Amino acid sequence: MAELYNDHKSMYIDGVWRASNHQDLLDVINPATGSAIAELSYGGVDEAMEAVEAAARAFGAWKLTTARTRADMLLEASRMLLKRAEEIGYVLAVESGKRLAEAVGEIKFAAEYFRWFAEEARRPEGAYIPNEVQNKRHWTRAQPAGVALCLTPWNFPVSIQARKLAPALAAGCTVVARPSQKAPLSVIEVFKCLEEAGFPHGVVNLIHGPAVSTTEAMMGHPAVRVVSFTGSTAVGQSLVKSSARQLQRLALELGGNAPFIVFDDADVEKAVEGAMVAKFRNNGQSCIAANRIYVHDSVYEEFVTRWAATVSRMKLADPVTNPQSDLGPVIDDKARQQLRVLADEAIAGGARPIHPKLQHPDDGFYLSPLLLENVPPDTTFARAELFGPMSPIFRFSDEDEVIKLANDTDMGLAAYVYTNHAGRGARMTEALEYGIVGWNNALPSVAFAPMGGWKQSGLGREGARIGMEEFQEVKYVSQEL
Ligand SMILES: NC(=O)C1=CN([C@@H]2O[C@H](COP(=O)(O)OP(=O)(O)OC[C@H]3O[C@@H](n4cnc5c(N)ncnc54)[C@H](O)[C@@H]3O)[C@@H](O)[C@H]2O)C=CC1
Ligand SMILES: O=C(O)[C@H](O)CS(=O)(=O)O
Repeated sequence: MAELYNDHKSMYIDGVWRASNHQDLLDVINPATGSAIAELSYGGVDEAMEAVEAAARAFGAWKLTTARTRADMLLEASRMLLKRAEEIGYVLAVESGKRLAEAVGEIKFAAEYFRWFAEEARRPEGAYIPNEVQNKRHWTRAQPAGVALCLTPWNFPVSIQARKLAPALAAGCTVVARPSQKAPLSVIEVFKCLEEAGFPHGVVNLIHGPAVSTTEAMMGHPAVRVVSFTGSTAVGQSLVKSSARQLQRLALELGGNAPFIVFDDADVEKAVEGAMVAKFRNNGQSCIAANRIYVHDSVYEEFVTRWAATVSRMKLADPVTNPQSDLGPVIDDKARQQLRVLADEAIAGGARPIHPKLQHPDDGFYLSPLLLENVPPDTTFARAELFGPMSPIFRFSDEDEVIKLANDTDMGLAAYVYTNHAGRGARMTEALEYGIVGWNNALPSVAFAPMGGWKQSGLGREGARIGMEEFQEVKYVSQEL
């Protein structure tokens, strides 16, 4: 792997791959082994501002390209990602600890976003407004907002960049992307695909550097009109403050705290299968992961027994050297330690594990999956976004009780409900205060649906037509004949 990045030319600015002016290098670590796999050239504010200036220069011509021109390039980018899915998936798995099959699936999911917005770029938009004065005419249209910042986390680095880059470019914006320093290599490969797809110099730019100083500087530039961020709520809140200077438009996809609810009229076997996906996808490090599990009293024992048996069969191992593994490591030792502390605190308060610990390699950042019952409701374990392979499980006895429990959080990204009763399903999907609800479905994520959160889980939506509107300004034209 290191040989792929030995030239340290990890930044793509104004159509040129280049190393940092500062010669700073940052190790990229494989979470499965704890060892460095590559050195990342790590820039500074100067490179970030060079990228913004390049994007600002390119915007004038890019915004005037035809929808077909933009669509063709987006479609070519999609084709390139699909062609290289195995190769880029391998890079993603090694730098993130994600299971290889999931990593390849993420690259294909990213390709879907480029395909969807290639098609969306060519769809009609705007409105002709019936006039109320004989000699006047009124209509609206959308135009690209300007330079867009695409700032992303480490857990789905490729698909989350894609769901920002694709709509921004389709809308006619130019972009500056800054991925997380914890998983930057796969995003470098995405930009190689964009370069091959023929995006003109300055239209797409990729930087790496200190998050706070580079983002703060870029958001101070008047050409930056949209800031699309995915990450923790705390950082999202800080960006809201930073956006005040230039009054940028914000698209924020932030933290989650998903309830996973199983009713007495659910198919318990399917509910367990769904919980395994919703909990352990990406080793539990997903903003839409099942974070709190609620099971109706009458099926609690059956659910817990099935869950314990299923988890006990899981293989916790290096996801690249053991492609058959069911679970890999968490991103780093800091995350692992934080989760251990929260679990120990809950157990000290009387919580009980419902299945045995799994064996795992000594090196790397492995954490045995953990489902705790009898968790004191006031513990952090019961209330926080855990972002790892662990959850509390609670009993409930009726619908009103579990709706209250499920909604008792400042977050509102995803929620899951398992019931085969149509009326109950309709009532629950209405009552749950979340932007995404999976009904007997643990994997709601698609490119053609609007993904986003209520309350402190964010602002705006990604995917679907609305995903492109985040990067557009509406113009109203009024004509006197
Ligand atoms: N709503 C969604 O779709 C998703 C939300 N997330 C959330 O992200 C968090 C985990 O991802 P992390 O990368 O650890 O989040 P994070 O918020 O620490 O970092 C996200 C990105 O922002 C950068 N960053 C960190 N501090 C910053 C600051 N003060 N100013 C500007 N940029 C800053 C990081 O380098 C990274 O590139 C969880 O809370 C998770 O729920 C993660 C994925 C998807
Ligand atoms: O970071 C995440 O958790 C992703 O947003 C999940 S998904 O939307 O790609 O499924």
